[in-house]
Formats: sequence, structure tokens, C-alpha cells
Amino acid sequence: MSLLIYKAKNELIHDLAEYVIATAKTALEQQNCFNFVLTGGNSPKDLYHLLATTYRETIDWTKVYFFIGDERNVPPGHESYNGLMARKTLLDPLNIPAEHIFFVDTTLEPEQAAADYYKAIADHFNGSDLSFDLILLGMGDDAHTASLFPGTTALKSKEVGVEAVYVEKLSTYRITFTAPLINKAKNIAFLVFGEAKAEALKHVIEDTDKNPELYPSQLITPIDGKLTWFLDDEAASLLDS
Ligand SMILES: O=C(O)[C@H](O)[C@@H](O)[C@H](O)[C@H](O)COP(=O)(O)O
Repeated sequence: MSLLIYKAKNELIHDLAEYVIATAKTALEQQNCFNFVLTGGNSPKDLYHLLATTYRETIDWTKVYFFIGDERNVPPGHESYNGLMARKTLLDPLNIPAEHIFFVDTTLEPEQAAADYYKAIADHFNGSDLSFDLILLGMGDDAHTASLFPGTTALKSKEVGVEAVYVEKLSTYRITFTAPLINKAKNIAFLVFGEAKAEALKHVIEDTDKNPELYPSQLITPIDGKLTWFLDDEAASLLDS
């Protein structure tokens, strides 16, 4: 069962920050570390800024390990590199050390970049279950999430892993967590803002006959974890109340 929280975006961002901090505190109490997967795109920028400023002193950020759920096939310094946005808005302001940041090495060919990234993740978990404490996800107006785009091969993957996938509509490769890897998480939070996503969101959440080829976000069904949707009023405007 998933929980839907929706309200005006400026309030919602504070709810989301409180949720991230509460989830981190639980993980830190239980295991003295917090394995936190960031999302790319524009939706999380205000949240990252809030965590790095208003919520800076609320947890021991030296015990947090940061990952990215998907990456574009561009050099690490490119403006479209998700990791660069995360560094600028969150990681650099918090002075997170390099050894606590696990990003995709896109100087490699996509397949190698994906394989190396998955190995780095597996090495980090050091034989224990690859269950992230929190995975943040955005959603496109085509219902994609991470880089699980409609009609792509990655949607069919049954592997717990990271895959390189060619996205026809973008005419480029992406590197992405597979749905089975995402679904092992203890907590998953979608951030969906704006009217442009309202129709896709209605299909993702309310369609009884699921069609993940068309609405890939429907693949996100945590095995044991909790799924929470953080929606602004515009994105939620077509949902049955
Ligand atoms: O690489 C990316 O862009 C993201 O991981 C992607 O899945 C994003 O979350 C959605 O496209 C929504 O993007 P916005 O937040 O910019 O609307």
C-alpha cells in the first residue's frame, strides 16, 4: 500500500525534508549509516537545498552514503549530469567526502559504466542485502522513472542491478537502476510536481489493469518497503479524491 501526500509545493517540500530526515534518523539508529539514493531532474532541487541549509544540523551527514538512481550518458562535468546537480545543491554545501559519494563513471562506455557502478554498489553493501534505506524518484510526463522509459528493454529486466539502456526517444544511452533493485528498498519516495504530469500520474496510480510498458512507474512496487508519493496539487489534480 502506498501513501499519498499532496499539497501546495512550498509546504510539500518541507514535508519531504522532514520525511528524509526522519528516515535517516531511523537508519542511523538501527545501523549507524544511511544509504540514500538521489534522483536527478529538476524536482528535487528545492529539497536538496533545504536539506543542505535549514536541515543541515539535524543529522550526522558524515554517516550518509549517497547514490544516484540513474545517470545520463554525458561527461561528469556536463550540465546534464545528474551527479553535478546533486553536488551543487546538496553534496558540496554539506562537504560530503568523495568516499561517501557513489556516482556513475560516464567516462566509460555505457555498458561498462553500468557494470562498474553496480559493482561499486555491491562492494559497498559487502555481501549484505542490496536494500537502500531511501530511494528518491522523479517521474516524467510519460510516466518514466529513473531511466526506465516506456518501450525500453530495461523495463523487462528481472535482474537486481544497474543497466545501460538505449532510449530511442532521446537518441542516447542512459544508465539506470532496474526496477527489481529499486523495489528492494526499505523506503521509496516519488516527487511529482506540475500539471503536465497529472494525466500520467492518474494512470500510474489509479489504473487497475497495469501497463508498465506504457507507464513504467507502475513497476515500482517495493517488496517489503514503504512507498510514499509526494505530489503537489497540480500533479494530483486528476486523481480521484
Ligand atoms: O535523469 C533524470 O532526469 C531523472 O532521473 C528522471 O527520471 C527524472 O526524475 C524525471 O525525468 C522527472 O524530471 P523532472 O524532475 O525534471 O520533472
